Amino acid sequence: MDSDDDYIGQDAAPRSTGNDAQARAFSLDKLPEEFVAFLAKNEIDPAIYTVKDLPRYVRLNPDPHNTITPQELEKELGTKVEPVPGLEAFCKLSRHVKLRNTQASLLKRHRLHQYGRLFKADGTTFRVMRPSAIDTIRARNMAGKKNNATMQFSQNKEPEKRSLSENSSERLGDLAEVKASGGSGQEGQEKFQWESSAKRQKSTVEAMADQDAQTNTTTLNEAEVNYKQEKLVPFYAPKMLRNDPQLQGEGYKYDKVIVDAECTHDGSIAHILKYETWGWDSFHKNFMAQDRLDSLCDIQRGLLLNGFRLTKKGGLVVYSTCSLSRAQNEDIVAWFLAKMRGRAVLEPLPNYALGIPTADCKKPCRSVIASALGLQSAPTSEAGNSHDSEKGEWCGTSEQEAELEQLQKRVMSLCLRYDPITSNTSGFFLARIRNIA
Ligand SMILES: C[S@@+](CC[C@H](N)C(=O)[O-])C[C@H]1O[C@@H](n2cnc3c(N)ncnc32)[C@H](O)[C@@H]1O
Repeated sequence: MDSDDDYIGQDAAPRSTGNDAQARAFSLDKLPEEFVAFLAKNEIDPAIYTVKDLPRYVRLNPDPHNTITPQELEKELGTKVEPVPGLEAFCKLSRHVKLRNTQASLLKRHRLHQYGRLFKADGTTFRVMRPSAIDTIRARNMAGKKNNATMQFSQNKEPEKRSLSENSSERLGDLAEVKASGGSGQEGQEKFQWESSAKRQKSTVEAMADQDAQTNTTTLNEAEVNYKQEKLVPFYAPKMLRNDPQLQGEGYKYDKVIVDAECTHDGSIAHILKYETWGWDSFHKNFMAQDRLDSLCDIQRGLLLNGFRLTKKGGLVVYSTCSLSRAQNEDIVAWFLAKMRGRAVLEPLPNYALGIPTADCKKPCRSVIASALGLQSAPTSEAGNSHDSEKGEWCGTSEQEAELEQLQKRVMSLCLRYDPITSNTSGFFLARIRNIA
């Protein structure tokens, strides 16, 4: 479900502006010229915005001791609540129903309070360093051994005990200094502080992927965390977090990561309708400004790459956007898979009944895969004819050419698009990637 749909357990407050517009017929004539041009360039049919009366989707708390049944919710809200076939605990109801004061929305606060940890940070670089590693660094720093050549991150009997090279020891010194200056006096605080001291470089994403490709690992040495591009002030973790099993072992690695990426929001009827009310100028400024479009795919690649780095072996990353532009979806996924081949695989999404595989609605994203794999564009056969990189041939080793075919096929068949008309949702894109490194 996209960001305008509700997860009872997180954000059940209705957003009235877009929802109110939902029941009315939407006039395509009102779309601004630049946006129409953007849609045409990205092969998005404006007819998707003519959908009417989309339902609101909610997810009930799956904990059997702390949930509400669809029947109870229906009774409480006084409106029809229907289970969504194939999606356990999901229900649909009218978009006009106010959920804010329901018993169900009270559950969300409970859940968030119990399990939630929120961090405000740049998702392209964000990492939660294992607290015990921070403790070790702090102990070492306090003992004045800043230039130790080796150090074990093995307090929790991790499978991989690591020694730091001299080079990484210098980096460790950096971390200790950053921590010492930025974090002093904050020990024991219940709030986490995670500050960035440098802005993202545009070339960073490529550099990070290339480095992973060279070292053939997505497991960062703890001492390398964030030295590539920025220095972070680590937080002082409260006791609860230090003992959290999730943060032991592989440290900052997670079983599942959702990369719900920043995007142009063009696939989402709920967002588009809001701008019909708020004014298209602000839509243009927020989403269509050229400098934003130029950097957007770079941010998306960075978010996916970092999300993947945060998963453990066997873990899952879901990449989603509420755009239907290929550049922000399949091309990002294809680039990522080509860069991470051998370490990441695209998997089928369960319950894809409402989604449309890319193959059914888009041209193949051949050029982005070919260039990520290092293939060269084949010369055109007829002089003067321009080479169509999406259909044309690419030259490489037979292994590379086979990889191109295979990756393209997977991306086209396993990525799913949910447009408002066919899916009866607000509109989004999904890809499910497993870490097999
Ligand atoms: C599609 S929305 C995610 C919505 C979220 N899943 C939710 O349900 O509220 C994308 C969000 O990413 C944020 N964002 C943009 N660039 C970011 C970055 N570099 N790091 C972290 N968040 C970023 C935007 O401000 C926006 O709130």
